[in-house]
Amino acid sequence: MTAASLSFPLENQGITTSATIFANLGTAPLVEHALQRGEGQLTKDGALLVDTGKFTGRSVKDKFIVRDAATESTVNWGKINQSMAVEHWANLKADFLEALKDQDELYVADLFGGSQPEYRLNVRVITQKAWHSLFVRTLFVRPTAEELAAFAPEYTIINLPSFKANPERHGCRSDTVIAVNFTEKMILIGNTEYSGEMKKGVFGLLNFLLPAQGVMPMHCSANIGADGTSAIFFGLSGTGKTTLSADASRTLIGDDEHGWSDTAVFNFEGGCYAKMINLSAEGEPEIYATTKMFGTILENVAMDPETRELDFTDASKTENTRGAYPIEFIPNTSEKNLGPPPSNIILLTADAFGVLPPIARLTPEQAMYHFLSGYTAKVAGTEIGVTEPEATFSTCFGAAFMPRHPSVYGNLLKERIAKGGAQCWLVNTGWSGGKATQPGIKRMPIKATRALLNAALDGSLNDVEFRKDPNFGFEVPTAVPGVDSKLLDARGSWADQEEYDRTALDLVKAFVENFAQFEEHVDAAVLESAPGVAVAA
Ligand SMILES: Nc1ncnc2c1ncn2[C@@H]1O[C@H](COP(=O)(O)OP(=O)(O)OP(=O)(O)O)[C@@H](O)[C@H]1O
Ligand SMILES: O=C([O-])CC(=O)C(=O)O
Ligand SMILES: [Mn+2]
Repeated sequence: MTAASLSFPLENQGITTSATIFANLGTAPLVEHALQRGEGQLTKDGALLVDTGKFTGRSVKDKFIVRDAATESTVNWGKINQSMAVEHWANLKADFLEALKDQDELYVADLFGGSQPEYRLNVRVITQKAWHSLFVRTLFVRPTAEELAAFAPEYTIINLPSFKANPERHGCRSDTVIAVNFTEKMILIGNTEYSGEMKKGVFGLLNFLLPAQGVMPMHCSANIGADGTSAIFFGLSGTGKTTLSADASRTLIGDDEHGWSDTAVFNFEGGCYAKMINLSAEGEPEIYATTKMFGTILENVAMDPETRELDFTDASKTENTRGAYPIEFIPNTSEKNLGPPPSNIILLTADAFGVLPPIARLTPEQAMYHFLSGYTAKVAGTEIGVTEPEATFSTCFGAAFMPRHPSVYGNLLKERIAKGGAQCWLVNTGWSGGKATQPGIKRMPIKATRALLNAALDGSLNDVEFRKDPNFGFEVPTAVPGVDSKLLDARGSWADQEEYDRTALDLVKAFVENFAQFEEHVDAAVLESAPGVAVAA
């Protein structure tokens, strides 16, 4: 195929190149190209296995947003949203365009960011690698043939792993760069093969743009119960959004990025991106099944070169082994990629302190407090440099993807909870019985988490007895059918309960210290529901 087969030629975008253009190839040809080009191998069951090279996670410190009239006063500048000067961007773009000129082959994929026509972006992704084109086809929303024939790109991503950035000339930090320009509607990615940069790049665009359209963009998974009500699961990387939203008894809307409009919760994506480390058929049967399907991409998973058998326990390359598959590879998915506004809102946290109970019922004010706090542990791998669970606060459970001030997203949540009366829960999928770093301390069993979630979502949890947590003030069930009661008592699960009390106090202090930045942005009722305060009152 040549450039002519694009409905909107590259030249119309000011891109000239002598490369052969492979435009909007489907899954089978892209897998063939990836194999022929030596980008990956087939597993014994026909999934495509790739090695992402040096970068096996997102490179947060190398990400920049161009600071100009569109972003100057709208982006929450700081350590996460780092600025790039317009002049540096101009150099970077010129060098990317120059690098495109003499490529041998390029892949172009025209896709949607967002599943609903009124809220989606037309995104063109230009890549050096065939598997990157397959990745974005898998994760983003695939246009119909008709939509493709009329497709005009609005946003463009150029991903060149061979590009080496120059900090002085490009205003970046290293030879790796991820630069977002909202005015020019372009994302440039250089010197990293980790595909999550493209996925989370589009998420960042939607997070910036959708609040103005009255949509709350969310780093959450979503599914629908047999009773037709939706649940959403907020959580930072590794807390269980993908794992827990794939549930045979519920219809999956999506595993990572959603919008909440006046009428619906809808998926931004057309695929899922699951953590593969220690994946088992017992714990996660639906996700496990996708690893045996043609069309799935597996990143950095270990494989026996002879038998082509996978070893999900092998973390020698990275803890952040991943699988990308189209959402329809999960048996029970929403046809329209949406559900009603949620009746239950779950805040997932992987508590590395081992202090939080496995589930707690929250008031709307407590939910706001915990949403803005975004407490969790960063698990090893998804971000470069994180090698063991590390306590962190990531506002809105996704600070790295939120260009605007957290209060923008917080206020959208507040309005929605007030209007719809959703019940909020805090679920700890992290460690219990001690700190994550202590020997022998394990994560909450997935089975127990699922049982507690199911009880919360089917309403039966509301019929059990609750106690008030002395440190956090939220309500914790004392006994739930099918769940070991010892697990429900976080303090009781520690061998040394005074050490629990000291650790809990440390965690409360960390919450209070972190929340100081939000004090002027929230109502008194939210401040009154802060840990420590709720108890003293
Ligand atoms: N109690 C638990 N609940 C959920 N997941 C658990 C639990 N215990 C261990 N895990 C493991 O934690 C990981 C959760 O990863 P998952 O892919 O669901 O995270 P995520 O929130 O979707 O992250 P990301 O935003 O990076 O995609 C899985 O590897 C899962 O097996
Ligand atoms: O983007 C990634 O690398 C994986 C992911 O979903 C996250 O970090 O939340
Ligand atoms: Mn996920």
